[in-house]
Amino acid sequence: MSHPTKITFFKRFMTDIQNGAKTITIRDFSESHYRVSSIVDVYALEDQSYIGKIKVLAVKPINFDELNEKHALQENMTLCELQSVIRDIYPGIEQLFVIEFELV
Ligand SMILES: CC(=O)Nc1cc[nH]c(=O)n1
Repeated sequence: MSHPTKITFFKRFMTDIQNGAKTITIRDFSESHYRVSSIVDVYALEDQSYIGKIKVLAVKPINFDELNEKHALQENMTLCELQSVIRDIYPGIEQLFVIEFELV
């Protein structure tokens, strides 16, 4: 399987990505196939505007109920906010993946 070279984020997350406050994204299986060390183009989901590039540092499986304060900090959210955001985006999905990244 080829590895994706594009990722989309909601516009509401862009400031945190661009200022380095958000350093992970939590995705479902369908969006988990990023290769570690790859450079990925970032677009806004709503209008596909180009935002910049990130480097994928790690991709690790996680269950929803394993999300913790460290993940919340890496998302620049409270744990309660993070759980709510993930439940909204991926309702009923327990198997998730933490994609760690840095801006390049
Ligand atoms: C577009 C989209 O799904 N964006 C997401 C999903 C989960 N986490 C995140 O940071 N961004």
